[in-house]
Amino acid sequence: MSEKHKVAILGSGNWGSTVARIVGSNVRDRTEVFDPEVRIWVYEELIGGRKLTEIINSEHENVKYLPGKELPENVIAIPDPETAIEGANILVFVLPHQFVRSLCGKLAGKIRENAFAVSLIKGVDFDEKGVILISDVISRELGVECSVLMGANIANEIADEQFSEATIGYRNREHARLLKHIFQTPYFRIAGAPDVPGVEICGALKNIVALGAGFCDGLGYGNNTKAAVIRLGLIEMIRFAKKFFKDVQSMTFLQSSGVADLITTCYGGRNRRCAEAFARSGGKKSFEELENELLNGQKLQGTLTAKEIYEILQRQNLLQEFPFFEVIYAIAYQGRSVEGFLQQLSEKELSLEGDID
Ligand SMILES: NC(=O)C1=CN([C@@H]2O[C@H](COP(=O)(O)OP(=O)(O)OC[C@H]3O[C@@H](n4cnc5c(N)ncnc54)[C@H](O)[C@@H]3O)[C@@H](O)[C@H]2O)C=CC1
Ligand SMILES: O=C(CO)COP(=O)(O)O
Repeated sequence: MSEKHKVAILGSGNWGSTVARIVGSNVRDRTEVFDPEVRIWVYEELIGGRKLTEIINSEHENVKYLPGKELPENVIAIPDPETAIEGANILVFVLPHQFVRSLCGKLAGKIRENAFAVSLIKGVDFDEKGVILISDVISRELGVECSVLMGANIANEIADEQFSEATIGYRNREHARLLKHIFQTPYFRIAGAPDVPGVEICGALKNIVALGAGFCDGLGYGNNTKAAVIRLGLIEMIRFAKKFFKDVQSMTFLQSSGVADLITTCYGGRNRRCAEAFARSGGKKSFEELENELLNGQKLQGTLTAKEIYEILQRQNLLQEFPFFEVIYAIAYQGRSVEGFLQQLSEKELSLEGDID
């Protein structure tokens, strides 16, 4: 390709801003291949009467979603998504999954020729036939090939440059190679897996399991109990992935995007934190209230994913096979007691695993 690759980032929350630090610095170091300007679409809001885009462009810091961390000066905040992607052929999607369709609606028909995308978004969509991958939403709405990047990646730790790994799920190896160049650093190591559905479904479903881990913490249980909850959740993640995506590879569950992301989220993530607070309140505070109270504008993905997965399973008459996902939904949305969580879960899941009685 004679023209240089140009990257645009769609989304500027906690992870989006962290990724912008990495991508901005990597492309600036390789200007023979990449255009050094990285535009980042920022959902505009006022902070103390000033526009967030203006603050980012003058102070080079996302003071709301990644305070205290400098953004490279070649990362330019843009409030209009269409302007943000002008001339870009590598589109990095990193926004809460509930906003993807409306964003794609604004970008459809405006994409540069031969552009391709990567989704860092952890969530799913669905229709009457079942689950739809967010990468497929992007792909279909915009007519671009879409890889995914998922992993044990709590944003603040990566912004602190602590060692972490991630997995690129890809169909096009050349795209994956370029993506590795824009994301990898000595402290952020990228592996590839030719299994987009496996990588992406793990990234979405582990957020539901993290709610279970948070319930454990809020109910005052210890490490053995939490390990049991994580194991039971992992079984359902694998069962769901294999049921809806026949070609999912078993090895994918051992990638950073599989078991490692599950562990980190169950110990250090926002879903866990809000679920702990929910259980401590005895279910009296709603997740919506807790998200507003605890996350300063950051968004939970697990509760919405629990609802979406529940609706998929209900429509397909599959709830019996997924007691973990069913219980989490019922506690979060139907007022079922959080205290009964473990008992309901172990009885139902054990009968599926083959009880010895
Ligand atoms: N934060 C983390 O540690 C990680 C997050 N992720 C995933 O990355 C995705 C993005 O998450 P974060 O960057 O953490 O975001 P965030 O949860 O920190 O922030 C929410 C973002 O949504 C934006 N927003 C609010 N209302 C909006 C609207 N109506 N339309 C469009 N945008 C709106 C806000 O401006 C903000 O940028 C999620 O799917 C998340 O699961 C993945 C790995 C790590
Ligand atoms: O995906 C994450 C870590 O990989 C972050 O999880 P939370 O959204 O629960 O913070």
